[in-house]
Amino acid sequence: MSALVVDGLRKRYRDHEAVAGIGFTVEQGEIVALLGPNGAGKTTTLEILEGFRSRDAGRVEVLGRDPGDRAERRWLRERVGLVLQDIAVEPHLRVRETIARSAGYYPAPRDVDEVIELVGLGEKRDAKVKDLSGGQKRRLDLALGVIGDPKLLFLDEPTTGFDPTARRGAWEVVRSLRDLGTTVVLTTHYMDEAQALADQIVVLNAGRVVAQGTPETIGGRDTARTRIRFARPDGVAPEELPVVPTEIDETSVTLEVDDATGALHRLTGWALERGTSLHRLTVEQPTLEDVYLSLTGDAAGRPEAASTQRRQRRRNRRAA
Ligand SMILES: Nc1ncnc2c1ncn2[C@@H]1O[C@H](COP(=O)(O)OP(=O)(O)OP(=O)(O)O)[C@@H](O)[C@H]1O
Repeated sequence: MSALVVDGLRKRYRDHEAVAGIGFTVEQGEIVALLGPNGAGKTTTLEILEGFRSRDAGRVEVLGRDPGDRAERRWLRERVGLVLQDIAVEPHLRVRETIARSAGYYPAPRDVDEVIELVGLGEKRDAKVKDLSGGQKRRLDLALGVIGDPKLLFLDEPTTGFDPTARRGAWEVVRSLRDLGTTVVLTTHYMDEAQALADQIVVLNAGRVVAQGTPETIGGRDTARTRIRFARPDGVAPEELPVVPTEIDETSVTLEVDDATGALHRLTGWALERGTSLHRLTVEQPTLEDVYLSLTGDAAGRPEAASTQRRQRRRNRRAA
């Protein structure tokens, strides 16, 4: 059984179709990253999968059950973990107490101290929640998401606001959860996070899936043209080069080629023969970010702005 099945999912808000017939499947123990620019439909999709929002059409199965079916709510709540932005917790409780209290809501929770260690809050176990830093608070959110020993974990922008070291730490936590067999559904605006964590990436744009695949192959990354760059050697005219540049200016030369081996051979052979060095020579496949931007046209993607809107909406929903 797949951990998650989404097929033909649609959701309309009045005259706006936020999710316009999307489908993807996530196998158990996989990490899937949902990517897309602001308004792409990620939150709407997640909220439907989490059972917080109804759908207009399509099939959704979470651990084989329908989150839209009220009768399944309790069963799913016991097996699905949520790490949302700004979970409401009692500020005067201590870290350990908060996690222990949450453990009491689940039939078979994980060991409280083990979870504290897992998220790296060992030194803060006796601190009051109100005294935690922003990043430590998000670690607590993560602890609360995993204390029930979920089979499936939804992680909503888990590292927004983290410093680089804390992000690496959070990635390690997510990887160790996957190694323990937990399926993880992640939203993020950080391409390096998707690259580092995801087994599968689903890119949404305007309510549709525009690409799907592994971080290495998505959007034809593996078969895309290779970009070769080097500093323009002093006094060399474009026509003297043994290759036809895609771009050339006073200081640099860029080529985009299908046959990188051949182009590099001609280039380095030419340079050696002339006794010229190819300074700052780089050979690159398109990055995940290059592919993402070309798929979504989201050159102005603004992670922080997106998160603020999302947090506000999610707060409203929880308050409702
Ligand atoms: N409750 C609502 N009522 C009306 N329109 C909504 C509602 N929630 C979302 N929308 C609209 O649906 C579209 C998809 O929104 P959604 O929140 O799912 O996008 P998102 O991909 O999560 O974006 P972000 O990255 O900004 O959080 C947007 O155009 C949004 O304005």
